[in-house]
Amino acid sequence: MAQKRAFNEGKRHFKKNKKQKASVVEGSNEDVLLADVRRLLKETKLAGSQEDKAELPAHHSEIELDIHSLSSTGDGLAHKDGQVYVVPFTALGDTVTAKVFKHVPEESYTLTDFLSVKHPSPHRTETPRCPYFMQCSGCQFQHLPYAYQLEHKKTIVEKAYANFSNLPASSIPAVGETIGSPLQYGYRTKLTPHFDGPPGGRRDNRQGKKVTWGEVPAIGFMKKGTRKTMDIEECPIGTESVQRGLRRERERVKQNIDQYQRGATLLLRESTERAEKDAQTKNEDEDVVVEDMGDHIHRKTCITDNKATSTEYVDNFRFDNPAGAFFQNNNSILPLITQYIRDNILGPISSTPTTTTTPQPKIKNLIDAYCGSGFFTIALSATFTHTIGIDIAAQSIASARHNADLNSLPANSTTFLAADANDLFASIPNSDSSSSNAGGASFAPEETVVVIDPPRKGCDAGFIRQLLRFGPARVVYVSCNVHTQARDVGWLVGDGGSGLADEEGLPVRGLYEIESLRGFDFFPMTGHVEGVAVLRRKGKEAGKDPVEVEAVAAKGNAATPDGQDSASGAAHHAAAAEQSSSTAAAT
Ligand SMILES: C[S@@+](CC[C@H](N)C(=O)[O-])C[C@H]1O[C@@H](n2cnc3c(N)ncnc32)[C@H](O)[C@@H]1O
Repeated sequence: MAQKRAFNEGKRHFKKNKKQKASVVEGSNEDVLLADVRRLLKETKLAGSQEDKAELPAHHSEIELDIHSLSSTGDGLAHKDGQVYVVPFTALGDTVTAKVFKHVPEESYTLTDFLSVKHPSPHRTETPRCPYFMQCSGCQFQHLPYAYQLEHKKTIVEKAYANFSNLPASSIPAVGETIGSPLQYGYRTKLTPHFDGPPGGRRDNRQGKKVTWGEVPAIGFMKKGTRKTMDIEECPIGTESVQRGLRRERERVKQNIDQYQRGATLLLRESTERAEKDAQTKNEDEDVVVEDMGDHIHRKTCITDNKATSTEYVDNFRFDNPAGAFFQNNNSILPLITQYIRDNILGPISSTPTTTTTPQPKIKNLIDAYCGSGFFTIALSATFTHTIGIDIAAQSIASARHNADLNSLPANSTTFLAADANDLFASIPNSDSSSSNAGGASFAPEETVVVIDPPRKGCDAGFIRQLLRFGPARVVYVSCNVHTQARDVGWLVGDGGSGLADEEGLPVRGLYEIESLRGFDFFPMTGHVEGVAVLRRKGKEAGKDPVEVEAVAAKGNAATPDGQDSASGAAHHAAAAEQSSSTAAAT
């Protein structure tokens, strides 16, 4: 049975012993690593009393280790004398030399620096393209073949749901193959290198003195396992225009370092201008990267002013944003995820045999919670009659409205709200009544899909309670942190034992089943994966009281979930595709 866990405001409180007082942020690297360490200790029966264990190697000593597995953090794990060792930049089957830098005795693991490979793993086949690989903290997997990276990311999703969802294995479907990124290098449209202030700079600042720079500081990213900035001249996961921007910005900072009073973070954001083919001139500025797109060209530049407008094209949709604002960082994979959502929402709704021929309502409406500047709302708009996006950041909502206008999406079918997602459903009319907030549209739950794409910490309990109360037919949960996603999905799916309580403290029962689960590789060469969970509402009719639905299900009468059959889904999809291309033509 699933273990009970109280909703704990993002902190996971581990069983404490004398030495351990701290709590760990849920879904953080440390939390995820701990789950893997504990699993390895259990699998290899290493867990035991500290007294039974061999003395731990001294700090800074070098030890030889056989890598047993890859953790969901991207680090290799080895075990020796009752202790787990964490070694970055390794592969299963490597024998490596590592240097001890921190013991965590209460959890029986040790963090190390990678030093060298003694016997390489058969998986270690790739030549890293980056000269800083194995020092910079940005990438973990440049030494591994891409297919292997995708396979590993599937295990990250599997373990996230096994360790963090509080669901029984029977509620978790087989995780699908990870969808790869069309670009595996040169994909990142945004990089933010930084440099630190000079030694003594803070004191000088406090005393109102002008700071003095003895030398040009390192400009780049964090060195793995340290708080030091590494000097980085190139970053091959960045797009060509971003890389040129990096070279230019480094030079500019070097020339002007005396004008800085402290360290700074630099913005490098790709921006695209779409132009007619004959607009290409032979003498393009060297900062412009020209891409032939068939019937037109893209002229790509790198923006460094946070407030300037950057433009991105995904499929034929145009998105304008303040360059410093959030937008997805790997445009090459975005058309695949929007297509996946379309296919999964409009495709067959049930894998469960049905006993009734009652036609099920079609999904006509999209609610895009945490919509940012409207990426999912806009890219999926042609598929739905009404779409509504909500984001807490008023500036993002202003961009979203502007982007909807840029793509000729009228305000009576594509609406945006600047509000906390926790208040979303107060603004959504779920009957035939009209609402000014939702552009006069009606969002019947059985005709509605909610797409959720929250920040790394996941959704608030208040949002989940409201979502369950509204009870849309489908939920698509997209997340850059599959661990907090698994927790939230556990609440939406679980039987009341997953720790989510209502306002009166009573356990909340989930309403959904997981239809499909997989990762999308938004971040090749790194240990990160974007999780996509598609949920469908259990029971005969969406919008019914969950207890009633459960009771019906218990009588064996609830085999037909809400939604349409595959034939009408396909027809709707074809119509949507047609509409999509006409919308695209209009932009
Ligand atoms: C991962 S971004 C997703 C943005 C968008 N879906 C996209 O693809 O561009 C998360 C978004 O959640 C928003 N956000 C954070 N907390 C929120 C809250 N409590 N209510 C509504 N939006 C929130 C942030 O402003 C941010 O735009």
